[in-house]
Amino acid sequence: MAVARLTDSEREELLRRHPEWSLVRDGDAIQRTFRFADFNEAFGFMTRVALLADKADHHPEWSNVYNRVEIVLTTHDAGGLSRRDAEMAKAIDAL
Ligand SMILES: C[C@H](O)[C@H](O)[C@H]1CNC2=NC(N)=NC(=O)C2=N1
Repeated sequence: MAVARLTDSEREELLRRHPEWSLVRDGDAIQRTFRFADFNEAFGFMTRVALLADKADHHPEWSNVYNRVEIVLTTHDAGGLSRRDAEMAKAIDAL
């Protein structure tokens, strides 16, 4: 599905609204690291993100080590950041 990449100013807006996220991969993705009390908390969070992601048909690239979850958002169909990443960051931040 074709989806437009964010312009430079839309990218800046995304970072302004979601200051916990940083640009990675030459500005083609955003990344945030979450830390929890233990694995149980981390995996519970991942379960909630997974449900959101499947509903939105927009899936994170992520990894988990014990209580740490690292999430990278990018839009494969756009070859970079799109509004779908901004929407997913917003939904994840609201959890
Ligand atoms: C066919 C399906 O809608 C697409 O492959 C979706 C699935 N999930 C996706 N997730 C992400 N992160 N980027 C995409 O471009 C994407 N595309």
